[in-house]
Amino acid sequence: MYSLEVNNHIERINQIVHHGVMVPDIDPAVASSWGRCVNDYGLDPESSRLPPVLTHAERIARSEQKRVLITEAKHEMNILYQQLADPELAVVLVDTDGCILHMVAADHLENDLSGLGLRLGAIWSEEEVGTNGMGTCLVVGEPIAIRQTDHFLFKHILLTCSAVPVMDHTGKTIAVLDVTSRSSLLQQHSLVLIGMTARMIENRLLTVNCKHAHPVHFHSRPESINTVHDGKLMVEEDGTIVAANQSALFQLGFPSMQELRRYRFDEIFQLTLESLLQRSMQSSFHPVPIYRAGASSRFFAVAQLPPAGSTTLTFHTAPSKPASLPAQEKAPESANSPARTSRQGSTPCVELGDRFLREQFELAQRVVSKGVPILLYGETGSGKEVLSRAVHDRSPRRDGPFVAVNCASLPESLIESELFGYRAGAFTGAQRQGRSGKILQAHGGTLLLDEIGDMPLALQARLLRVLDERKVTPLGADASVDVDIQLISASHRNLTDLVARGEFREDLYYRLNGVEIRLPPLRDRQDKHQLIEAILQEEAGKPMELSEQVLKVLMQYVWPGNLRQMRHALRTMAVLADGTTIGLEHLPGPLADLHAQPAANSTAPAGLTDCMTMEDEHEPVNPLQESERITLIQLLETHRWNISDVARTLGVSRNTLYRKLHRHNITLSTQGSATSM
Ligand SMILES: Nc1ncnc2c1ncn2[C@@H]1O[C@H](COP(=O)(O)OP(=O)(O)OP(=O)(O)O)[C@@H](O)[C@H]1O
Repeated sequence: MYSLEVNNHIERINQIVHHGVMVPDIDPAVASSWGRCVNDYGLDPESSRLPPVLTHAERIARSEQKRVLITEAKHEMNILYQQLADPELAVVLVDTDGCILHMVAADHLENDLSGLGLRLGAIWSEEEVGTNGMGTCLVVGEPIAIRQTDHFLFKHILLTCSAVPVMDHTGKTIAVLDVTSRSSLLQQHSLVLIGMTARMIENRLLTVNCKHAHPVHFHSRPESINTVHDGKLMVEEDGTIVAANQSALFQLGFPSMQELRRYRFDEIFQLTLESLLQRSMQSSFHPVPIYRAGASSRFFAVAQLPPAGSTTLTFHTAPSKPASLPAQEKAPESANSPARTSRQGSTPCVELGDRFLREQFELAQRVVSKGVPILLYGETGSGKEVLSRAVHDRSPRRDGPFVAVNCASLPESLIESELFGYRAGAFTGAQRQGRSGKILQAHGGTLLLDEIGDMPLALQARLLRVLDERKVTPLGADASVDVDIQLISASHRNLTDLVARGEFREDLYYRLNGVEIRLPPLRDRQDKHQLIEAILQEEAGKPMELSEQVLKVLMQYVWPGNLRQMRHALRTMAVLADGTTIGLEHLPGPLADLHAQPAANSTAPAGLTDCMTMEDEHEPVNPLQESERITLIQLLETHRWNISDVARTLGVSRNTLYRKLHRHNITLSTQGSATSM
């Protein structure tokens, strides 16, 4: 049976490659790829050879080289994984050599894929492994789907891959984002989401790679600003356009970045960057109309301050120099000073309709004015960074920088240089001019150390020294530098548990814990309805309505990814809905499944992969059961959905734990682990 299938596969390839027969169900791009596999790379469809894998040292060097790409992609890949909500798929990022840089997948799938050689550091170029989503996408430079028997190697025919190139601002492919699945079903909606994710990664890279330029977002429809569809330009203070996304080139009708770069901002639009910045600030960063120079086309645009903060333009627009400005273009008063507005403008305001949260926020504000360190607890995506920024913006240090570092998203080898900085030539691969670390960058302002529980023990000792001595010594430097920071540490894990297990220093724990602030998970917030309305408005950029049934689903859902998950679900719905009403047909992944589940059935639906419970609104919930359910979810979060660890912590067998999860209607399937080099 097996050899019959192999023979059929080889026969199909031969028919096309050697006899030029066109088989109707074969995509011409796949046929060309098979031709390359045979004629150019000399591959054998029956081969069981695994792809080459980088050595440990090569992987470290590659991860340093691709650090920015990996860091920016990770965040979006996690969200995509949650949205696709299928435990049988993996989200994978490869570089232009086809080398796997980062992967998000459930543990069981990761193990299975590793047997096929699909793992970190492996090279999945077309040349090495034949026709496959990642490698073939790199060759054709376009989105591509490779379904099962489209693969060249017979051993890959159970896989289905969809891959989309990630491009830099010049339109050059710098990576491929791929979803590899063991299911033959490839939903159209998945392809749309992968494409959107690739665009989000590109936009993030644009910002971090041009930190000193002003982001300008524009579109012909104001509601499309700050969505994945808007045009984005990075503009220097003198009006030079240093980078643009693909949508910007398309909307302005430039074939390439080289062409666009010949013009200054004011030569393309009928106003200067400075003037657009003032108007944006006056309108609280709502889109303002601007016109294409020499044409009647109208766009809506918003200019922002550079992500790196400093700019002389902001001082030009400060209240001390308004004399030359037209009356309606005067800069806002000092309470709304540009630097402050930019920071607030880029983050959502904290919604304080929840009484518990309001009390916690007030407590944080009181202690921060006295310089007391804050330890902030909250589940992932519950808004720890947003709240920290809000606290900073209302603190005496509000005119200083706010610097956030996520200790969990940095490879262990990079945390030290990222936090403490290094002097020139401190180690191989270091930037020639050295780099000031995040601690020093936060001097005079606030430093948020997110996921502090993930900080390696050796670095905890160094951090403790900095907090005690208020001095930092960059790597490779002899002298230390004075530093003055307000510290906020955040964690979704209980630090006292980590202390008890010897994974976190007790002395550091007491040093960080001046006061403990708790951020409630979204499912427990009283202002869930207000949040849904506010975030939908922000994401859609225009008035949109939710149908009654959709609102009910959103209110019932448990939101394991909290506000982050809610924001992305609302963003997807706003994009998928053509009109102004969002209906059940626009619900993404797990939410659609929640709706599809018949109310009487208490078992989680097949394919429902996020952790969720589905309780009928009208059925009284036993408080004991409810608290057991919440405890289970929190433990799962704490242990990153590792069943063995949770079972061990509770002192029960895995089977007992599975039964409990089943009883509470908690399913595990999409809680994948993420790995990167
Ligand atoms: N009060 C809020 N109103 C609207 N959106 C919010 C609010 N708080 C957080 N968000 C959104 O939720 C997402 C996650 O927020 P944030 O990064 O602050 O969470 P976090 O708890 O720090 O996450 P992590 O645990 O992953 O570090 C962001 O997209 C943010 O825009």
